[in-house]
Amino acid sequence: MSSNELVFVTGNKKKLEEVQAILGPSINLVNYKLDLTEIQGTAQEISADKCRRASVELNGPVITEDTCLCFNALEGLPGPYIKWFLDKLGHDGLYKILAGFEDKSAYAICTFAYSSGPDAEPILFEGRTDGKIVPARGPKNFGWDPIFQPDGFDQTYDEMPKSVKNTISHRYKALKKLKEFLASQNT
Ligand SMILES: O=c1[nH]c(=O)c2ncn([C@@H]3O[C@H](COP(=O)(O)OP(=O)(O)OP(=O)(O)O)[C@@H](O)[C@H]3O)c2[nH]1
Ligand SMILES: [Mg+2]
Repeated sequence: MSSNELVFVTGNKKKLEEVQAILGPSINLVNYKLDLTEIQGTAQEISADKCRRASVELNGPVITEDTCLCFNALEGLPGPYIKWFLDKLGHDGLYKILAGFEDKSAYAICTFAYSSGPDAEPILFEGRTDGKIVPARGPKNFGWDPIFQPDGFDQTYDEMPKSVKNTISHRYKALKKLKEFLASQNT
């Protein structure tokens, strides 16, 4: 493995594109698509477990990522289960879940996990962006981006240019921490 190579295990093409754009050319990101089983639990438990499995499977250092979309009115649900909620309910259904609540606030959490090898305990890096759930707006590029409007903006994640999303997003904030950690390992 070259010193700037980083193996990212994910089956999600859109995540991969954003991670590549945020990390930039100084890191040689290598993608492995594995359909990893995801446990139930907290974002931290799920992320650590996913990373452990990936590291065992590839028998080497890896990063993985898990994303949650949490509605405050629902005490943080759907959280890590957003993938299945989005799949079954779509944007409209997700928005309508909050019809009975005044509070439409939400937050996106991204948890990167780094493991140096199959016997190592994964290290977690978390980023959070607060916002609110709105009726879908935007070209529908990625997942739930059309219904998430970050605080301080009048555009949804989906409407804003990628260059803006990638400097304020949950993913950007988590990757900033991961990058700092990797830099400290190389000095
Ligand atoms: O609009 C979005 N903006 C984002 O920034 C974003 N990041 C993730 N997602 C979606 O949220 C679920 C997370 O589930 P998730 O973390 O398990 O991902 P995944 O199963 O697709 O890939 P992976 O687990 O192989 O890495 C999946 O439906 C993802 O498509 C996003 N949607
Ligand atoms: Mg997944």
